[in-house]
Amino acid sequence: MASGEMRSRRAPSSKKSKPERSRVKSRSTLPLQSTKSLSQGFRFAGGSPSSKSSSMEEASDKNESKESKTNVAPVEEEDTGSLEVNGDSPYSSRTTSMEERYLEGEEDGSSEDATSQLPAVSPSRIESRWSDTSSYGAKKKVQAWCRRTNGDWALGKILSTSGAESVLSLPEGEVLRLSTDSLLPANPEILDGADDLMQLSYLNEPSVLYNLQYRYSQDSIYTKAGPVLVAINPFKEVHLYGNDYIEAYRRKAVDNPHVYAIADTAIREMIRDEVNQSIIISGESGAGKTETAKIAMQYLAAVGGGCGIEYEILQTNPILEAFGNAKTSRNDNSSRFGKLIEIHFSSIGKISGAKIQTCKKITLNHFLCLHIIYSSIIFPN
Ligand SMILES: Nc1ncnc2c1ncn2[C@@H]1O[C@H](COP(=O)(O)OP(=O)(O)OP(=O)(O)O)[C@@H](O)[C@H]1O
Repeated sequence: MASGEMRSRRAPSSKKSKPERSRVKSRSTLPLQSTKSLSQGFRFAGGSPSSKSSSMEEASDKNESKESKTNVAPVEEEDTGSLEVNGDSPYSSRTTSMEERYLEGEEDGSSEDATSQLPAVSPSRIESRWSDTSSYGAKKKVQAWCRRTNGDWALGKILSTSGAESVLSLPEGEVLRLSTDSLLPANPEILDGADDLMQLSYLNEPSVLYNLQYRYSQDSIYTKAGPVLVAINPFKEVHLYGNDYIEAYRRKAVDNPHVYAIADTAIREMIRDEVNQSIIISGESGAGKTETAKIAMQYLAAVGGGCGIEYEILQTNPILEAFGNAKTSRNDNSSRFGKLIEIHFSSIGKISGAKIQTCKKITLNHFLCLHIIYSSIIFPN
């Protein structure tokens, strides 16, 4: 599993002199153990029967939700407008401005229609899930993480604590006597699979890794960490993309963490505040930066397209990859250069052009920037 992260933030605008909003604070730079060192299913084997069944209930709930996601009813022709992104062409003859379309979605109640077709978790379920913290106080010290000698994290039950020492029982039946200080608290099971890491009571390394792995095992590859989106490369096809999803995020009918949601926020804020936006995608080689940028561009093209230029922009990817990609030990299709992509929008929210700058790739960990540039000039469509 490789992970990357992306965040959307305002870019300095040369066109407007509005004060810039406070920037997203950078995440903690605490060293994270590679997820590769986490044994598969390390938590599942360790949970009590009751915890297992509750996790499985959660999982089956989520699977139900996922199944219904794939059953999203096709959006009606007139609504999709320029949202055709599959079959190579996001072309559309519809020229309604994005602002108008956003307003349509918000005002004509069609967003409610979309909601009814989608797997969105009902608020009552969310509330009941997160409000049931009654056993939290009792449970919070029952389980704890300890680091094994090989560096893996293991979840165990605290059998007893006396002074500076605790006795921990591990899933395999092993019983360890450890310094209490070396143990890290585990989150209550009710928080398993939280879609925002900010919701975790304990934000320690094993808890974050566990939550990401828990979600990943259910093909939920995106997780929020406040304003940052953490993406785990699935290295397989996941059914999270396409016109139905684009439409759902455009109408705000779903709020699950997704690249589309990041792109949507960027484009909305660009129009609302008339300020450029930047989406910064970072991660190690093979983490999925290029694919993530393409997914974000797909969304921008679908929402801001209509005059055909977005199709040309999307088609630059294979050409650039043909010239600039190579197989490496980490990635079969590794970009051998860094990229700074600018997508220019007209003041009515239509894509009017793009600029892609390449630069030397210096380190294995690098950034990919997607700038969303607002223009006050109305380009002819
Ligand atoms: N969302 C995704 N769904 C399915 N597969 C993905 C996804 N993201 C990435 N991948 C897979 O991972 C591979 C590597 O992704 P990508 O080329 O985007 O990584 P990168 O971070 O840009 O790497 P590099 O820095 O070496 O260019 C892709 O070729 C693809 O097979």
